[in-house]
Amino acid sequence: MKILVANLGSTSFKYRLFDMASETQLARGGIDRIGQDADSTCVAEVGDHKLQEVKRIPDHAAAVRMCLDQLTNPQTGCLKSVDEVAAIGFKAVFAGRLSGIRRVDAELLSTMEALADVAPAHNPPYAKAMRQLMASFPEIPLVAALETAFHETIRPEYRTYAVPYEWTENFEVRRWGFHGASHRFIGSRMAQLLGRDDAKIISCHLGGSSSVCAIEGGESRSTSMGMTPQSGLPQNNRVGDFDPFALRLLKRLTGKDYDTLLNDLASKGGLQGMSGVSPDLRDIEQAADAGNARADLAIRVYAADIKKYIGQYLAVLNGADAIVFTGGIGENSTRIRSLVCENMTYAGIELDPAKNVPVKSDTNLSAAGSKVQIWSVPTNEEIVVARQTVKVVEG
Ligand SMILES: Nc1ncnc2c1ncn2[C@@H]1O[C@H](COP(=O)(O)OP(=O)(O)O)[C@@H](O)[C@H]1O
Ligand SMILES: CC(=O)OP(=O)(O)O
Ligand SMILES: [Mg+2]
Repeated sequence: MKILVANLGSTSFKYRLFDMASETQLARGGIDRIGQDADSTCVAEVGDHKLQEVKRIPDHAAAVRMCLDQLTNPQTGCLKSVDEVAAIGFKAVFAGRLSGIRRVDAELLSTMEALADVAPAHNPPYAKAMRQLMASFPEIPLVAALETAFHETIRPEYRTYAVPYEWTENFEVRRWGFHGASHRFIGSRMAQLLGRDDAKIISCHLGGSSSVCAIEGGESRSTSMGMTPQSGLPQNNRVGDFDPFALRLLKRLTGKDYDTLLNDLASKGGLQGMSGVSPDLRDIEQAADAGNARADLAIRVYAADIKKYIGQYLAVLNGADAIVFTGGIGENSTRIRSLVCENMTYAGIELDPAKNVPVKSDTNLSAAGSKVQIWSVPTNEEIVVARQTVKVVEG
């Protein structure tokens, strides 16, 4: 059974094609800088064969079409036709109470669309891409694995907001948590790497969107994103944690209405807003190196917030066996890893600077005496979604 998994990140589109009989990865690919004022690099890798095209990709629906074109291109020889794909699994983000894994149907699509203004960077591209694929390939089942599902194990004291209780009871206002596929993958991968199932892990998924998760025995105990993926750490261009009462002041001072201010927080905030350079950490690091003070500040705020969540989760878990960096930033930015782990020896956390280099595979980066291990582990959100997709397709 061939399963294509579509991972529509806030700035990127990644996919993997698996043969699930043997869990073999047949192809993988990615498109970066989607919807930015720049060309995207579209890469498809099939075995040793690599296809690369550079072009403007305006949205995620165009990205999924590009992926299917590349996989059916005779040059890659990967698929003779799209019909070979048994199902497409989506790492879908937010559908409130419709959490879990489910077939994409009218109810799910309308729920995701109704929550589009609550998850503006994520729900619209997923719903649009799903609708377009349903129309273009009606015979391929589409499955959604909601990012919130992994966090169902979070206890009430770690998921309830101190808001009027009827909001919690009637309106699903609570910490839902996101990046479930990635944190689930890191929990199980670390259990293998450490050789134990009861490990306490602090998983830092740092990418276009970022979140930290406290994991114990493979289950989520607490996570930094809350009601929506705009909360927790600063995101690429979205705000992260913020005090809602500042909006009253901003409304008075800017003359903007609440909707406009919320849209600003969801598209002009985060790393982009602080740095004034770009939503992409690579650009911000380059600007900071060239002496841009706001870029440097954005990097420091981001690292400080990650550090604060790690502190919280050491308390929640009563210590940790390992801190894991994953996601585009976590796997690649040696600077962020170093700033986050700086001055943490009190908590038994010590990075070895000599090991903190760009790595492409699971790597222990801790200094010899570090009580808590520090790892860089490439995430594989797609295999988690592929397994879940098979379960739904097989009923
Ligand atoms: N070498 C690098 N150094 C620093 N940051 C990087 C590097 N490579 C990728 N990144 C960051 O990773 C981010 C994308 O992360 P990723 O997890 O792929 O994103 P998404 O949330 O869209 O799935 C980019 O915005 C970029 O800031
Ligand atoms: C919340 C979420 O899944 O984010 P992203 O896909 O942008 O990493
Ligand atoms: Mg992502």
